[in-house]
Amino acid sequence: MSSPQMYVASTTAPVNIAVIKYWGKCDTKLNLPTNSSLSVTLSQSDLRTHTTAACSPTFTENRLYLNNEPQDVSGARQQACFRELKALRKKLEDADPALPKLSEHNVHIVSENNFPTAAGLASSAAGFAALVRAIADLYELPDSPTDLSRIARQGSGSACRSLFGGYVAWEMGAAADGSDSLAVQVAEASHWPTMRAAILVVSAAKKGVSSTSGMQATVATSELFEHRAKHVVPKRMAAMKKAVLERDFESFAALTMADSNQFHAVCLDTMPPIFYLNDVSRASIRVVEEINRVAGRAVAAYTFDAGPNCVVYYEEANEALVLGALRRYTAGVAGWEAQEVAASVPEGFDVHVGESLREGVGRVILTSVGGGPVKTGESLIDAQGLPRALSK
Ligand SMILES: Nc1ncnc2c1ncn2[C@@H]1O[C@H](COP(=O)(O)OP(=O)(O)OP(=O)(O)O)[C@@H](O)[C@H]1O
Ligand SMILES: C[C@@](O)(CCOP(=O)(O)OP(=O)(O)O)CC(=O)O
Repeated sequence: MSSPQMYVASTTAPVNIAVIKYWGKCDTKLNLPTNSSLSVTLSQSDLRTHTTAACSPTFTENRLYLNNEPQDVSGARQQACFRELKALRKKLEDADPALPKLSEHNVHIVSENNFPTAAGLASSAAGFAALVRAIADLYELPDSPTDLSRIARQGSGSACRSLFGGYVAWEMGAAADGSDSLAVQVAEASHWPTMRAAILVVSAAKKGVSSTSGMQATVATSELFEHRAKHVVPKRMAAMKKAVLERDFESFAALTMADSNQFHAVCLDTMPPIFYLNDVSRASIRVVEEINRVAGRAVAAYTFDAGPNCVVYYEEANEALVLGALRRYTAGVAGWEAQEVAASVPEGFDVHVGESLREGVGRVILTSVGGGPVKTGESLIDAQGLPRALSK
């Protein structure tokens, strides 16, 4: 139970995996990107952040506990989120003196990710989206997810897209103050209900080069990057929106794979080069290419963020072929338990292409496209404003 002076709100928020990648900033303080991007929000039944925000006049500082460990909140990213949300609350309080002065209190955040943090599974996206949504709910802000995306963006660029479900564009904008660099929904998850995603978790370890530092090294040193941002991505954004709206999987797949490959090409074109893909990632690419070859068309699409994990998008109708092939190489790993699909490939499938998958994949996550943040009554904070899990 919360003490009379404590206000509490809780939410869950999803991970998103981009199919047109954000890579590069023109303003590192405001997280303004050098190109627009587009992502797919994954179902919170499988991957989610759960965050509770609380405020009270008894709190002496802003605090954040992630998976029950206290975190440093003095960084510019967390500070920007706290400051901007408090400013919005202050506006409401100025307009309505009857409202409690929550903007004058410090905030405690308790958050749990049900998947590995900082391992290339977009924890910062789900994490900052949940933080912003939970505080916005705590403050009863009337602002839309697009309005809030301007704030989440300052926590982590990709987080702005996790305020929506389905298919989400982050429009880069042109204003120097970032006011038009925001997320908008392209389509709800229900628009394309047959879309699925399989994640081959190659490494759940912390990655070597963070997205934040990697992308700035690319901006500073890669010539290829400039071509990508100026000439390639704008056309791809338009084509990807069309593919999503028309549920055209072949175009969606071609664009997704080309964009992942180009993102990793600009990483390789960075000085010193950045290698996020490893032999296991490359074997996953070959297996997907082989699936598509035997199918005679693109029925599966791979994409990789700043790490070796492979995300494969496919449609439900092709589940037997796509998952059958992936399972053939990874049958013993966690994640297949609930799946009926047989570990088999059709005649003519060159099974040698994926041998390295056998050793390198530690877990599979089978999921689908899902909705945006969801309010929940399940609080992670105890009456003292500390993680409930620690007071048990
Ligand atoms: N639930 C959360 N609440 C608040 N902040 C979080 C949460 N989860 C992660 N973060 C922040 O995000 C950081 C991890 O971000 P990072 O970009 O390194 O990894 P990632 O998002 O898992 O990988 P990628 O962005 O490449 O997919 C954490 O160190 C923490 O600061
Ligand atoms: C490869 C990516 O996943 C990069 C994500 O970068 P972040 O959003 O983690 O970077 P910061 O804005 O510095 O926090 C591509 C994408 O999600 O679009």
